Amino acid sequence: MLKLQQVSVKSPIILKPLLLDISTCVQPGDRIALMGVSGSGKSLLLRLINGLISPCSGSLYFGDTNYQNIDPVSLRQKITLVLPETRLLGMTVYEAIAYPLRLRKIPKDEITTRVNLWLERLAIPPDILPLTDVQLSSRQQQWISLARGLVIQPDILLLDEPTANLNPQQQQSLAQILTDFYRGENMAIVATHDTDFASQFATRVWYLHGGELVDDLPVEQVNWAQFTEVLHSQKTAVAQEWDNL
Ligand SMILES: Nc1ncnc2c1ncn2[C@@H]1O[C@H](COP(=O)(O)OP(=O)(O)OP(=O)(O)O)[C@@H](O)[C@H]1O
Repeated sequence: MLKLQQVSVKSPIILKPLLLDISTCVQPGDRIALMGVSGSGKSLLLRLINGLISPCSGSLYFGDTNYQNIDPVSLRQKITLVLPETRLLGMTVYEAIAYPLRLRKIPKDEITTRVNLWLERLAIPPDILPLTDVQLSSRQQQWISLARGLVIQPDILLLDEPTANLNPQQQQSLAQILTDFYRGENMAIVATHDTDFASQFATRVWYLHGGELVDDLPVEQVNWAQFTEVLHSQKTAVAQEWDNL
């Protein structure tokens, strides 16, 4: 279980907090769609949960342990963040998918089994395995980047805008994978702008506005049509703010 207790994040240069007083809990089996307009703090919240940034006030707990008492490397063994950036650092597709398991010192045979299993689940064709990221389309890069996170099978999977480059079939397949594998003891938190995608996998929706968690609802209580409208009007307001700068 993950717990956030009145967590705030400030930037050294901006007075207004970037995340303000966030309190919530993630229970085993939760699949959370983290939503909100651009700049509302979704990526920051994921980075905070991944231990990449620290709160200026409040506390985070993984199980009963305060993040301050968890070594960052072991925290990230259990909580994996997949960023929208998709560089494979010069590795081939196969090496890049196996690499997170090698880092975790998993025996070679098990690495081979797990990589092959995820190649099959994600329908990654054998002919792209020897390629490097510069030889891949942005859609393929995003898919491989997801494979690198999924193969770890972390306790908590954090995805930041995973569908930006995916086609509808891949999007559906990702929603199905989240539903199949992030249940029971496992948890997933997925930042997304896409209400269709969110409605396909989520058990809960967090809605951030100006760094505040203004809604935390079980999916059964979400009125998707109304929600899409609110998101759209807030996106328009943000776009107008940019136009006025
Ligand atoms: N390292 C940082 N230092 C200072 N401000 C930051 C930092 N990272 C993000 N911000 C600011 O925090 C706010 C939230 O940014 P964040 O990237 O979390 O938004 P988001 O909801 O993920 O947006 P998008 O949907 O566009 O990805 C923005 O105003 C951003 O400028």
